[in-house]
Amino acid sequence: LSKHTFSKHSPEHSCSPPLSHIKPRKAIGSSSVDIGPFYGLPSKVKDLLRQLRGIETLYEWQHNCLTLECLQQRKNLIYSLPTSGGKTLVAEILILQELLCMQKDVLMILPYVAIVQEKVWGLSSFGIELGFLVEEYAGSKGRFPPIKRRCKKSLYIATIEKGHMLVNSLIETDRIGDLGLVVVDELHMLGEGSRGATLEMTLAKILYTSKSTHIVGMSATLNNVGDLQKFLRAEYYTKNFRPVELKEYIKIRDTIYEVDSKAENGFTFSRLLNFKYSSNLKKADPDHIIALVTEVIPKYSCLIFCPTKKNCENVASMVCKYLNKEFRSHREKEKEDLIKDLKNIGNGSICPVLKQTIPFGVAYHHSGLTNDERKSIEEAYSRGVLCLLACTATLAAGVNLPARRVILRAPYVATDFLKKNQYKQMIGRAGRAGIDNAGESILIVQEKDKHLVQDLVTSPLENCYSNLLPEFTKGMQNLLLSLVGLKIAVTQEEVYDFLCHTLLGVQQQLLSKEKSLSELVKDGLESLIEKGLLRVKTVEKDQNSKITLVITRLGKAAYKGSIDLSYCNLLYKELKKGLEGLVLESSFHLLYLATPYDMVSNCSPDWMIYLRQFNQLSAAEQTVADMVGVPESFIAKKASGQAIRKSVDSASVNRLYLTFILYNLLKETNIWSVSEKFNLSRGYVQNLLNSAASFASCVLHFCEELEEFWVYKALLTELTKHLTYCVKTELIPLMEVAGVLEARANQLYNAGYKTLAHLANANPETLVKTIEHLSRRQAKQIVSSAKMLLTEKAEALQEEVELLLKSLKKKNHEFKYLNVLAFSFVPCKCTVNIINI
Ligand SMILES: Nc1ncnc2c1ncn2[C@@H]1O[C@H](COP(=O)(O)OP(=O)(O)OP(=O)(O)O)[C@@H](O)[C@H]1O
Repeated sequence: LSKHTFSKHSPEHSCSPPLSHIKPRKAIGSSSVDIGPFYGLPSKVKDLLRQLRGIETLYEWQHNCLTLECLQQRKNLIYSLPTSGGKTLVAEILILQELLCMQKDVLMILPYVAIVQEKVWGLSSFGIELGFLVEEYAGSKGRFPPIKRRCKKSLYIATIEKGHMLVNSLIETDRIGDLGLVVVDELHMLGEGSRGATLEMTLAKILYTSKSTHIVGMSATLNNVGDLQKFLRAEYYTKNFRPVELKEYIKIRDTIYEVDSKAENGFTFSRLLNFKYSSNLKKADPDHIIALVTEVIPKYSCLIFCPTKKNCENVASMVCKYLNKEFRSHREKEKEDLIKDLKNIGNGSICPVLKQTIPFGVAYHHSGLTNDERKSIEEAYSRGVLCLLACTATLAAGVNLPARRVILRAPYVATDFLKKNQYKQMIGRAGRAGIDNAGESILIVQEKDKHLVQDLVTSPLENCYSNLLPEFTKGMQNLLLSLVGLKIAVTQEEVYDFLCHTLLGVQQQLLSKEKSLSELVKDGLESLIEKGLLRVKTVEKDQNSKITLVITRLGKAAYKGSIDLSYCNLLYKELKKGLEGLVLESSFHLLYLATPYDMVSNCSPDWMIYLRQFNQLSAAEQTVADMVGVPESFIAKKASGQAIRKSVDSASVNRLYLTFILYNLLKETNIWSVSEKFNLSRGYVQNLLNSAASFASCVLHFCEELEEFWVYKALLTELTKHLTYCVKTELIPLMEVAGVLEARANQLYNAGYKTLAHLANANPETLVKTIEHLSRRQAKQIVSSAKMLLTEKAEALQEEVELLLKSLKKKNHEFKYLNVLAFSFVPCKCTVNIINI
């Protein structure tokens, strides 16, 4: 085995024990464990890590963590290390062990859609080389229950919400035991609002229903680990390791202080800022941002976190106004290309701020940009073409974009003072492993905030508390409903027993002072019965009667579709009304039904635009407005500023306005022109589109449970597809590939890559030559993702063939004849694809 150990030149070599000491984990009751030299895995894994990630050796802590006794015994584990500590690699090795050695499926839960897509990209190449499937569960993507695969194992990469739906579907079909491992990144999300509640429900259900599934959670920002350990019945591993040292500073006036937890104030004097400001510059830049930035750029990269989106744009513009001309000549051609690229994305238009800042290597990054724009800017920043990004806090929790220096413009996110967790996430972006030998953060502080900042830097991380309580989220109601629906618990006592095994159960005395857990359960169940989502049934058994809970049809539809319980009655009513007179002349009426309720409250219509949009509808479409309770006279009066006597439901009015935006998007497939038409940021418009795609798939699952809505199934399937991609139809097959957005799909299509099979069989080298601004790494990832998707589709068809053959075999037909028959079920195009693979 010694030739398979880490490189001899590795600094870690001396501290890593020979790998012969590492016991591969054995499947209980299984004799076919693939014992490999690299943590039980084939040495090909090690080669792939070197080739694809440039990782030669594991850090000492990674090795120690992977060889923990508790992992050998398949116990649950929480591990916590600072940001950039290399936590993900450990999780990935555990995932590969589960897929390849234990031959079990794995679920990886990540916090955001963009991170899920990035992970699908990153792991598809491993899947292709090592023979497992990578399936995306984000937005409107993902099948419930997942297809049962005969040969290959699946790695499901999911957002919190989709992960929950996936687990529900596996419990319902009695397949939860197929999941060998569940990995949760950013475990501290358990404490974050309704998403935290959903994550808690998911994990509690797995713990309660499957003895063979183990859970591994990781985070950089955990404090009350004891509670989490109790909840997850997990061991804990932690280490204060960071490959690149991070130095923390704060700046008050023109003085820089180093954060020092041992000092009385929390920080000590470091240096004075050495920069001469003219009086003009002093006025424009009172916080010395230019001084701080120019100490590092353009040679090194820098991120400035700003409290608001507008602030990001202002900071980027202001900095460029005062940067000297030499900044323009740094990587000039690549910056020109980036501008061209962004123009291409915007169908000829480019944001005027970006047009002004990019020549200096500077850009802003926030949710007002479209996904395509963000991706281009991220790529340019990663390659060093851009050296400075002014961004909002979302970047810290999103994609991996480290910097030599991180500046926090103010200790605020919007108007809220920074939380310690947020602060740690942001400063944690400083220092790139393998690139920088140091990383530093500078928090800009005004005199008035000095004391708050002292508390911030010296205080421990925030605790993570359960969000299941009804006063925090609707989590409790959702949980109770699905427990009964999935038959995990069907009596009040059983539901109570389940609740004792949640994080809320662990923290109940701390969190729920007024009501006991059993009172909370009783109240919650009664409220669900009142809403018509549950009902009580008395079962007679052995002369005893037992009261059990049964889910109603509406209740089942609500939890299957993950529909917010406060809207499910309304949704039912609106769908029912639609059955009486759905206007099918266009998608307008159907779109109204798929317009997400939760975006309605923060929408404020422009009445002139409203009226204009209404007037552009056909006569049949106009009747929809009336049907949903928004009469033409109301819109006209609002537009002309007249008083309204008869009240109209503002939720329906706002919802219809959002429908107008979506309708325009589907017709024009151009986010830029639609956002201009409605005077909204393109990021908001895109967010609405993504939410609508997701909600449409939820409404589809809702309808699947209710026979009377059979007609919606076909309609909503198509609508979901249109909303998900919202591009010219011919681009859809290319955009199904994870990480291929509209602009890239357009380039690929124009270069002749018109189908998924074309892309899967493409040569990455040729792609690099024919597609502008495509790096070798991206080309390889696109081809791997396309291959993965094609393999997955082909496998699904093969499963179907097998199933058909099996059922026919049972009837004792002649096998030869059946084989031919079964193949005739496979569409020609797909057969070609299978052969290609
Ligand atoms: N053993 C290693 N050798 C070299 N580079 C490594 C090693 N392990 C991880 N890295 C690299 O270090 C960088 C940071 O790692 P990773 O993203 O896993 O950190 P993390 O602890 O998950 O951070 P975060 O909390 O920010 O998500 C990545 O680019 C990763 O490829």
